[in-house]
Amino acid sequence: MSSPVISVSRLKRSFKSGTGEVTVLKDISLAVPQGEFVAVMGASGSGKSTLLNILGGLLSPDEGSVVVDGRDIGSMSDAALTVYRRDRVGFIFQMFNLVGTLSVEENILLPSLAGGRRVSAAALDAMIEKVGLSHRRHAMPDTLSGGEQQRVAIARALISEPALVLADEPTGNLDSENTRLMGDLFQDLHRTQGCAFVLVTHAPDVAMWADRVIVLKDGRIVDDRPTTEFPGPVELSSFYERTLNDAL
Ligand SMILES: Nc1ncnc2c1ncn2[C@@H]1O[C@H](COP(=O)(O)OP(=O)(O)OP(=O)(O)O)[C@@H](O)[C@H]1O
Repeated sequence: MSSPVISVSRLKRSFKSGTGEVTVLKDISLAVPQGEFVAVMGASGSGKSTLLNILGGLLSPDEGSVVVDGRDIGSMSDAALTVYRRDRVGFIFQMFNLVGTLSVEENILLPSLAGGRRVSAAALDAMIEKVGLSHRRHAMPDTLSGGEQQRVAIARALISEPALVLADEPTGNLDSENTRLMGDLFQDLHRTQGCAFVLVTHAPDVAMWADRVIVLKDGRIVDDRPTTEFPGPVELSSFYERTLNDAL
């Protein structure tokens, strides 16, 4: 097996809360091989976004090692982290986070315009076609539907061929039809690009897109298993509810 894209060991992270401190991630160890698609589930406040932010180099851990793409990101300088985020990680957020003053095409090219890997005209055309926006490539974000905006965000995250794609509730603002279209697109891009995908979601039907589902509770991984164990989202949903109730 190829070496893991993500290798996290004994990760801890706390935040100040009032006069005290709350430990959000308590002891997280996790390996994600190249090409694997992992869904992270857990109740609100269980630490999912905190984990994703640490993997993406947006937040530093208090303890533990975080090796992504062969590099220990916990010990990188701010400058090295900026380059890591730009070149090796693709981020997809619930709120799409497009730049309102840039067109579809310019938003997709943003990492490249910010000094990242050069993107050829052919690669840009292919990506725009893949996400179904050829007819909207010069449109501004505020003229796009939510589903279209999220497709721009996906194209932007993947155009640089990152080692790792991190998606935080990417379907949170989409209706069921756009969520289904997004699932087809995610799985297709994941297959063709072969990067590691980590997706945070509350929705069992979205978690079923993944190869593997991890459940976080109170800052710990309380379950981790392949989604092939579930015939469908209904079974995944009841497993998830049981896991949260059973976990200490
Ligand atoms: N910068 C911060 N400062 C203080 N507390 C924080 C900070 N970021 C997160 N927290 C706290 O850490 C806990 C975990 O937050 P996190 O956003 O990781 O949870 P989550 O599982 O992603 O939740 P949700 O599903 O609601 O998005 C929450 O109690 C939150 O209030």
